[in-house]
Amino acid sequence: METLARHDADASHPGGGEAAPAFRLTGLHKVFADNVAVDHVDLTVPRGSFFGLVGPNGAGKTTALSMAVGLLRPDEGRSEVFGVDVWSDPVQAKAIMGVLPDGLAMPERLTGRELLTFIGQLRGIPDDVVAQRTQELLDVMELNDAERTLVVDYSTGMRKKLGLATALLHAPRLLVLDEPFEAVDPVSAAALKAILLRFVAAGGSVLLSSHVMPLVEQLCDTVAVMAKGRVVAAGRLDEVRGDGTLEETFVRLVGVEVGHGEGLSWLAS
Ligand SMILES: Nc1ncnc2c1ncn2[C@@H]1O[C@H](COP(=O)(O)OP(=O)(O)OP(=O)(O)O)[C@@H](O)[C@H]1O
Repeated sequence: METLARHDADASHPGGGEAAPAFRLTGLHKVFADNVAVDHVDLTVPRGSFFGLVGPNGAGKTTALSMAVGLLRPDEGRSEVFGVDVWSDPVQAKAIMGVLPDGLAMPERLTGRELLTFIGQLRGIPDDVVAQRTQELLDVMELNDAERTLVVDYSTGMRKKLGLATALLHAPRLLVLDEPFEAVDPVSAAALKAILLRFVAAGGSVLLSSHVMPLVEQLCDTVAVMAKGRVVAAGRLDEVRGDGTLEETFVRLVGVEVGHGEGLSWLAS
């Protein structure tokens, strides 16, 4: 598929410094009122890696990713994508990335095809290229049946797939995906996994967040575990999980307290 063409790590791309990693987050920090959502996070996403960011609800994953891609201004810290500073050079940085944010807002009164065409025009991609890529993406995402349907009438999973299609349209070098598999059915998930693995095999880099540990183990070669705004472990998947599963490591690192429902005596009584 042309959209997933090879993404060589050469200097011909914008910001393509030879040594720069796909992402370098340095001291990212965000406080909401008196709640420290992200606490001086440092994280490096190697180029060509399939990187999984995991953590319990409220750990700060979405906040960290939003700051990393230029959607939320950090109180402190820097985010660089292939050596380009996301906050001082957002146009160049955003040309390199494809982003699927949490709760992506879309123009609701367009069809999927119209939306992709619109996004392609905003990105300055020639019309014929937009038309070809749009058709391929609608085919691969199995959204062709729904191409006459307005986005407002899409299901949650269909919206997720269309969001991923908009992130892929400009053939980015790096994909940043916040919970890309949430609400996606197993058949579509298998198709999405294949697309992402192919993207990485072709030289692209992926940073995704997920709660689904088996999926992260299946796809990712590098992981980071966040808890209470901090990165508590990061590295190659095998190093982080050691002899256990990622889920066991996650529970141990995050220190989940398993409740026994003592406070729910009224339930099923
Ligand atoms: N816009 C906001 N205003 C105030 N507090 C916020 C805002 N966004 C996030 N927070 C708080 O920041 C903390 C981190 O939230 P965040 O959404 O980044 O976590 P998360 O790891 O993505 O969680 P989940 O897995 O549930 O999506 C939480 O305590 C949350 O309540």
